[in-house]
Amino acid sequence: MTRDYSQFLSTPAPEDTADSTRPLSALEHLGWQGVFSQQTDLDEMASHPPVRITEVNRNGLRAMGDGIDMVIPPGPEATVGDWLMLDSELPTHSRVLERKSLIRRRAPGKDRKVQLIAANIDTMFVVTSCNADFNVARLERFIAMAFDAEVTPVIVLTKIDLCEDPAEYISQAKSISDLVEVVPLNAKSAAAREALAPWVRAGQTIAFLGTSGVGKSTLTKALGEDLDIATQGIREDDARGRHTTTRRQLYFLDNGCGVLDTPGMRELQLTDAASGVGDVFADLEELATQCRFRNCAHEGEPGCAVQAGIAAGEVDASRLDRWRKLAAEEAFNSASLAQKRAKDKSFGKMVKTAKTIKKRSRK
Ligand SMILES: Nc1nc2c(ncn2[C@@H]2O[C@H](COP(=O)(O)OP(=O)(O)OP(=O)(O)O)[C@@H](O)[C@H]2O)c(=O)[nH]1
Ligand SMILES: [Zn+2]
Repeated sequence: MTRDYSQFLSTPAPEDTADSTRPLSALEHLGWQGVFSQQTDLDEMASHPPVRITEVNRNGLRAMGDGIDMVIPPGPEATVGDWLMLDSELPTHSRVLERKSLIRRRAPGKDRKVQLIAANIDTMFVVTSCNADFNVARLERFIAMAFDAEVTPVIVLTKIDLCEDPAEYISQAKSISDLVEVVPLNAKSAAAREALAPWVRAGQTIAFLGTSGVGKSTLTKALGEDLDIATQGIREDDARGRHTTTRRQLYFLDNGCGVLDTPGMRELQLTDAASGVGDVFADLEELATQCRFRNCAHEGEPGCAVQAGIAAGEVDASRLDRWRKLAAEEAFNSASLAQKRAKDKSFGKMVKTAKTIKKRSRK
């Protein structure tokens, strides 16, 4: 069957679709947006229909499209949330569309390879509670990560109902960045859904990030008590042939909003997030350009604009501290990654040389 994809080539931005009365198409429900249709044309869509990856496991990639729900064998360099132009004859040759956003993570262990965690998330809810979990440094780290991945971060402050005075938490959260909204709520109340509604819209993809126990599952439930069937666990054979039930990684709420829930999200570290750190501390970076010395470490050098800001009470000294730490950590991570890449390269060269020598010696 050939589908008519012509309507998708003029897809309005999701901001527009939310208010329009036009019902969303199947593809738009899966999160298809203008940035993707710009990368293709009618001919390609007819021969290679777009599919979204909703799950990645040992058996391959689960791909869903308009009237399509299939598993592509492992092969394409794609992750959950990716859009592919499906080559039905050679599925592993399907083209991965350029991502709107991408969350990566440095793998644990020695080789520290970068893994793709999730693609094409629109909004990341960074969740923390008004209690001992609240930690500005950690929030900044998560937000830097979101900025770096080109995802819009929103801070969600849960458990306001259990807190005597949430105002202090709210003001600290708000001080992190002017670019990030803060939503204080009780995740167990009916109002929670309402509070997140501006971001939880049809055609959008959201994700939750936060430590254990802050209310991510409670919020997910609040958003869609009646999730459609795609949320139900799927049965899969594990390595020993046992049946296990795993949760869907990208699933859709009744209102058509996608929720991305992958185990990898829970172990995120800061990788290559330089631009993200810069966004969170944009005011300090700006101020630092006014230091007398270009390589000023803001540790008491003459003409340091940052220290002057602290003296004038315009800059919070502990914020400078956290900026330093995060920047140093990011620099360390990126450097070790660069080293690893260089090492891989030289190892590759060595293998090549060894092979050539072997070949020659055989002649
Ligand atoms: N009173 C109150 N309880 C909350 C709120 N948010 C979460 N809880 C409770 O806190 C506990 C932990 O919430 P979860 O939603 O399971 O936390 P989580 O972030 O999903 O935790 P993990 O699954 O371990 O990552 C549950 O007992 C919730 O009912 C809130 O805003 N107010
Ligand atoms: Zn300085």
